This record gives sequence, structure tokens and C-alpha cells, in this order.
Amino acid sequence: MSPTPGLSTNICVGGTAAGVLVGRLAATAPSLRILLLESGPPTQDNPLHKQPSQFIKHLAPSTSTVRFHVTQQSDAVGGRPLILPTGQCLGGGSSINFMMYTRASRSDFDDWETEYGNTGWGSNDLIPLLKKTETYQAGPVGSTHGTTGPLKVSYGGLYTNVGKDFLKVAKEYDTARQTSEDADVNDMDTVNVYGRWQKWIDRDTGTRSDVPHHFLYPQASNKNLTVITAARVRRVVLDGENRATGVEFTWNRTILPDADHDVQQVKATRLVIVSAGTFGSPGILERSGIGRADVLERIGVKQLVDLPGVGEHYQDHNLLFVPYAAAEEAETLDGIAQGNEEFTTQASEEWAKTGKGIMAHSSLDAGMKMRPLPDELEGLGEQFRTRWDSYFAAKPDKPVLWTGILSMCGLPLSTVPPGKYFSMGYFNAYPAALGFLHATDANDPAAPVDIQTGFLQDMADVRSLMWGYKHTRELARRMPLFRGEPAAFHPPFSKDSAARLYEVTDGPIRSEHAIAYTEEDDRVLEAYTRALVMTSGHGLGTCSMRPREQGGVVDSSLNVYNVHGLKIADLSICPSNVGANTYSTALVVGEKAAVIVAVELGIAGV
Ligand SMILES: Cc1cc2nc3c(=O)[nH]c(=O)nc-3n(C[C@H](O)[C@H](O)[C@H](O)COP(=O)(O)OP(=O)(O)OC[C@H]3O[C@@H](n4cnc5c(N)ncnc54)[C@H](O)[C@@H]3O)c2cc1C
Repeated sequence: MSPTPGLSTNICVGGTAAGVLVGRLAATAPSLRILLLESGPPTQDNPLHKQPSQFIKHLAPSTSTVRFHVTQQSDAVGGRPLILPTGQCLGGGSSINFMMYTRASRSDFDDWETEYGNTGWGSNDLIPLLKKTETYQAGPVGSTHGTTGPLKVSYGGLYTNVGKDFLKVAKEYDTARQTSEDADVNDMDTVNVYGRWQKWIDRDTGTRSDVPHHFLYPQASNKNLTVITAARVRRVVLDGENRATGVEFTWNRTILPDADHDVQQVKATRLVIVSAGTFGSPGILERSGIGRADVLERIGVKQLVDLPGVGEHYQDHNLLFVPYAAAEEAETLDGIAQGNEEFTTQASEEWAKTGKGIMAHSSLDAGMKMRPLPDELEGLGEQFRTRWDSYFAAKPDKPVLWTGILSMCGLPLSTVPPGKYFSMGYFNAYPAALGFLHATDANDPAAPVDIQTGFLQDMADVRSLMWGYKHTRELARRMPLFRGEPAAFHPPFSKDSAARLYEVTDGPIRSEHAIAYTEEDDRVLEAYTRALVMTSGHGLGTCSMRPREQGGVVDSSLNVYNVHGLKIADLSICPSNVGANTYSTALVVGEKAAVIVAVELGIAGV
């Protein structure tokens, strides 16, 4: 590693989207000089990044591959601060995420184009780029899937009995909706169909489909591509005419303890592209003097460019995982998550020989993008109804909730007694309430970020999550593998209520009817929802691609307003939410950025 890099044509900062962008440009124009700076460690050939089931290890408190941001306390989430993890390694989120393959609804991208004026970002433009990234191995290749891309999409190395049980019960219980093992729940149109869930896992090798192993490491012999890890970018340097001329960075001394404290400088002759993610990119702008006057004044940075939208419009998906006790024969990842060495070694051996088994799995086998049916809409109440009428009713491809089942306990390991679990998961696909995040220090990229998520500040978001609990509970209790609702993980419903918990059972509860919840039960459930809601890790929107007067930070060519030679390319540019886990959207932002940059630099063939 060169400690003091010199001149470069382009400098890029960051993970998922950056990796795609840099990989595409470097492969197509190998004479282009590119420098990629990343604050975390490299990941090459590390089993923790290649073996899908190891994803949970990245969330351990001792991790060096994930950064945990702590939000402001909020009464809307029970007076707690929330902990927001984000990838911090080469590849960013792509190298540590849960590998769920979930794609935006078609109308999400169309909204970007029609509601925010971003020509070229509608679904007709982005679907070809989504196809370009992937090789679809999970069944018949529908018209929105690709067959030649570097990242493989499959069902993983095992179809667990937990996933099968879930779909069987869904078919028997929720007869108003469809259930099909052959359905493609990620064709970008389908909602209200229970089906198997695809994963960013290679069917043949059983490895994670991350960005660096497929876009960056294969280019190790490209002398014009320099990748420097453990480099924390402090700011972009602007000249007197607000042209980006380079960046300053310091070494991440948690990873390089012997590195010096000096500020490193690197110059760019053409372009600086910031792809430090939703949590990283706004802070880099603010430390560079680009942002809201009051924020810059607070941290003591001279304002060079007035851009009030920097750090605003934070969006995410508010999520709950609700664990249920599972029968001994349930095929789950708990052995790996709970550190059972014998189980992990056996799973690793099978994976090494065949690329199959629980090690080639990321816990989620089945789920649905869910919209309420007429009677359910009625039950969701007036506060949700207003949101439905204004946002969902006219867009039938938008789910209200994502719901699905994990073959493991989905809560932090420290709180979980050993045993077998499955968990019901559900998140608001388009929460109504938004938040913000801003830098708190003029110089230090590792300083805490000032974050307010907005979680559950709108009652519509609470009502839909309460529906998620009730709906998924009906399925969980009917599953043959169900063995109880541990009190530690469920709302403390009164023992006299029809909603009371069955803490330990020797099989499913076969009631004919759904539980009737009283007003008091709903109060208990609301408090539980507020106390346990967490992030999905899907933050986006903090350097939004909108008109400047609507709080925009970049235009539709990803240029930062009123700055020359500076682009942003990561999920922070999303002008509005996508109803899906966000890896797929980060990849398409990277692909689109590569096309935009190639056109501007006159590179053919990207
Ligand atoms: C725990 C977790 C689980 C997830 N699971 C799924 C899933 O199953 N499916 C799915 O679709 N999505 C999932 N996601 C979301 C998805 O992975 C991310 O949304 C996506 O990877 C973000 O891409 P990005 O390019 O915007 O940013 P990132 O990939 O986060 O890249 C930003 C990079 O910039 C670096 N950086 C930040 N600041 C600086 C700085 N000052 N200097 C240098 N480098 C800097 C960071 O270290 C990071 O590597 C998950 C996310 C998390 C956190």
C-alpha cells in the first residue's frame, strides 16, 4: 500500500455502489487512473465474507467491518436511541449484509423520474442495468432478470424445513392471497403472493455475491486501479471556483494501529466521486463546506456552498423480528449464530466440499410483499387510511409491509437463550416519517453522527407494524415446527386476554379463527412495537437527487449543485424510498453512475 498517493484522474470513496462503478470503469478503460479509498479493512478470500451464514458475525460488538451509529433518543421508540449498523469494509454493505435479494417496485424508479424530474432514472432505463449486474439462477428467467452479470442470484444451498412449513401454512391459512413455490416474488411487480425468497448467493459455489470479489479483486493486475483501505476521507478539497481538486484523508488507526496521524492529500485531475453511503457522504460534504448554514456554523466549518438539503430526507425501513421457539428438528442457523463450534465446523466442511448446506444460506427462505385486503384495510384504522389514500392506493405494485420468516433467532445474540428458533420479520416498506443526519465535527470522519431517524413519529407507521405482528403471529402459531412464544420476545398481553401468549407448547395451535385483540391488547402491542422497532440497515436519501429548491443535493447526472467535478454515487442520492431491501438499488446506482461517468469521460462500452 502506498501511504501517500499522488495524482489521480478520478478518486472514488466507498463501498457497494463505488465498487460497481469503479469495477466497470476500470475494466472498460484500463488506462484510466482511478483511486478508490475505503475507511474499513479489505475482505479478499476471508471466509467471514464468503460464507453466507457468517453474516451474523459482522454484527458482534467487536466487529471491525461494521460501524454502529447511535441516534438521538426518541419517545416514539420508547425513549431509546437506536443503533444503526452500516458496512465498513471494502465492499461496504455488500460484504456484510444478509444477502436477501429484494428489488424495488417498478413504480419506485418511475417516481424518481416523474415526481423528481430525474430523466433517465425511470424503470425502463434502470431495469436493463439491474439485469446487467446479475446472473439469475433461481428458476425461469423472467423479463426483468439477467443471465450474464457477475453477481449470482439463487435460493442458496438449502431449502429449510422452516421455509417449507411457512409456505404450507400460508397456503392453508391465508386463502385470500396466493402462495406458490414457483412464484417470482421479485419480478418488480408482484405483491400479495407468498413465495420462496431469492438470495445474493452463488448456487454452484455457495458463496456470497458481494461487490469486491466480483468487480474489484479480479482486477488486481490493473496498474491504473489503486485501492487503499483503512483510509478515512475527511473532506473534498475545493479551489476558489468551487472545483473539486482532490481529497484529504487520515488513516483508520483501529485497523492500522502503527499508522501516523498526518493528514494525507491526494489530487484528482478530472473527478471526485463520493460514495461513502447514506451515513458517510453527507458528513464528507459538510466537512468540505457544502451544506446547511446552521449545521456548518455549529461545527465550525466555513460555508463554501449553500446546500440546505445535505443530510436531510433520511429514510429507512422500520423493522421487527419476532422470535418463536422451534422444534428440535427445525433447520436453523442458530448453531452458527450461537457459536456452536461442532455445528459450525460440520457446516463449513459440507460447504467446502459441495457449496451447499446451512453454511450456504442466509436464513430467509420465504416471504411476501404485502398489501392489505379490503377487510384488513378497515382494521388498520383511520390514521393508516389517510396514508393509504394519499400514497398506496393508486400504486398497486407498492407493498405496505415486507413480511417473511428467518430460520434463526433474529435478535442480538446476547439476549437469546440457547435453542432453536424461527423469527417472523416485517418492515414498513415506505414509512411516512423521515429523519436527518449531520456531521458533529469539522475534521474527524470517525466522530459520532447526529441522527434522528423519524421512526414511528407517524401513527400510520405504527398501525402497519402492529398489523405485521398480528398477521405473522397467526402463521407462526399454525406451523408444525412452532413450540411457543417466549415471553421475553413478545408483548406482555394479559393472561385473561384471547391474545395471551402460549409460552411453551409441544406443537402448533390449531385454532380456526384469528385472535381478536381488545383495545387494551392494542395498547400493549403498540408499546411493544415502539420499544423493539429497529433499523433494517436500509438508510437512504441524505444527498437526494431532486431539484435544489426541493432540498436536492445532486442533479440527475449526480453532480453536486454549484460544485464542479464532484459527484455522489450511493444510496444517499435516492429521492424517495424503495419498497425493498436496498442492496439491489445500491448496485443499480453504481451501474447508472458508471454509465454517466463513462459518457462524460468519453469511454465507450460501459
Ligand atoms: C446489517 C445489514 C444487513 C443488510 N441486509 C441486506 C439484505 O439482506 N439485502 C439487501 O438488499 N440489503 C441489505 N442491506 C442493505 C445494503 O447492503 C446497503 O443498503 C447497501 O450495501 C448500501 O450501499 P452504498 O453503496 O450506498 O453504501 P455502503 O455499501 O454502505 O458503502 C459506503 C462505504 O463507504 C465507506 N465510508 C464511509 N465514510 C467514509 C469515509 N469518510 N472515508 C472513506 N470511506 C468511507 C464505508 O466504510 C462503506 O464501506 C443490509 C445492510 C446492513 C447494514
